[in-house]
Amino acid sequence: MLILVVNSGSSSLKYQVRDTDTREVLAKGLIARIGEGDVPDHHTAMLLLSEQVRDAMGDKRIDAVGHRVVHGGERFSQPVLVDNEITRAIERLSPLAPLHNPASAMGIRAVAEQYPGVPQVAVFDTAFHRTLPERAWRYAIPQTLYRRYGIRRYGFHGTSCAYVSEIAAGFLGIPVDRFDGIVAHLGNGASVTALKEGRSIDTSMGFTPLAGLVMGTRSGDIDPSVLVFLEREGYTAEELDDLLNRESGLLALGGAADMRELTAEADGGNGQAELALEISAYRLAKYIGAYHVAVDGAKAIVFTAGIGENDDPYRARVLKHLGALGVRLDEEANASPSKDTRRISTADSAIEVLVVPTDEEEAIAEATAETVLAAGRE
Ligand SMILES: Nc1ncnc2c1ncn2[C@@H]1O[C@H](COP(=O)(O)OP(=O)(O)O)[C@@H](O)[C@H]1O
Ligand SMILES: CC(=O)OP(=O)(O)O
Ligand SMILES: [Mg+2]
Repeated sequence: MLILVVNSGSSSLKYQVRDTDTREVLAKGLIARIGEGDVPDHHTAMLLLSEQVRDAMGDKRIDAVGHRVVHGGERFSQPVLVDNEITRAIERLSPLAPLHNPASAMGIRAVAEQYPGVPQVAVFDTAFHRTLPERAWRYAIPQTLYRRYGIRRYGFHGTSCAYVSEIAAGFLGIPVDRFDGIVAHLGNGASVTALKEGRSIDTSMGFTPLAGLVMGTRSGDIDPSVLVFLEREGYTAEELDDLLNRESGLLALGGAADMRELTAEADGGNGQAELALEISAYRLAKYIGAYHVAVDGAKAIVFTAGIGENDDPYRARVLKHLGALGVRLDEEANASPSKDTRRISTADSAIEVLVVPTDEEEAIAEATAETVLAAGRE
């Protein structure tokens, strides 16, 4: 099947056309800087996207469209065929993923206009974390808040986590249902997940993708009273949302949200940039220590996504905190420019450390094809 995969981000739209029979990528592209200049909104971005896809594909017909949807709440625990009601449900979850869900809902509507009659499937970042035990997902606040608003930990980056844990298990020569390990997905958004027997049992993101690690522009964990304090100082909900989601993280600490820029600054002697790197690496190392406990002894630590796959000095910076766990980095393997799945720990490391390239688009294309075929059989 020919699947168009759409990954709607807050300010960009990534797409691929994939053939799920041959696993080929037939076209791909990125529409960046939505909200600026020529691309005022996601609707315009989708028009550009469908033009680019038509140019690349000629008269070949797209069989289905798969969307990455970040928040599926408690309702969506697997990929679903989209209809109007489901699009509205995705939209209703927008307050829980303000950088992502509104863009997904717009993307789905625009595709419906551009590709009338072509089935669309939503693949949720939250779905993989449906196995979280209650001790991991429940917050220690009055239960009415969970019942009334669904306030609980959901977890994100699940599609990526499922994909790389499968590959990591294969690399280690074990079935995925025997994989006890930790996956660090480090991209613009970053999270870390504890897997026991291949299932998610704890994860650093929470009710929204704001919790946990220090990210490009998101704060990660902070004392919630800071918000109450700032509200009393006159900050509005909108301002607090912007502050924590768009103006914090590496950007606030070191002056750049992008890891390559930040690293160049730190290498050039910028002390604040250096501190930003250290704060974020230290936070991640602490989570890895905690999740080593959560899974009762991790056999592997997996690095993935833009930073995890490419930034070897950052990986070294994280791992140097984990000596107490017996983790030993193979510096030469870590510095290798290879793009393949590989081991970067020494033979005597107590926990194996792997780098596994993620491919959310491939996973979404596969899930989309399966969902459409299954619906056809019903
Ligand atoms: N070669 C590299 N070295 C260091 N960081 C990199 C490299 N390539 C990408 N990155 C970083 O990866 C991050 C983006 O990761 P990515 O997974 O593409 O994000 P997303 O899909 O969430 O937009 C950016 O901070 C970028 O600087
Ligand atoms: C959930 C999330 O944070 O996604 P991304 O890393 O694509 O921003
Ligand atoms: Mg990403």
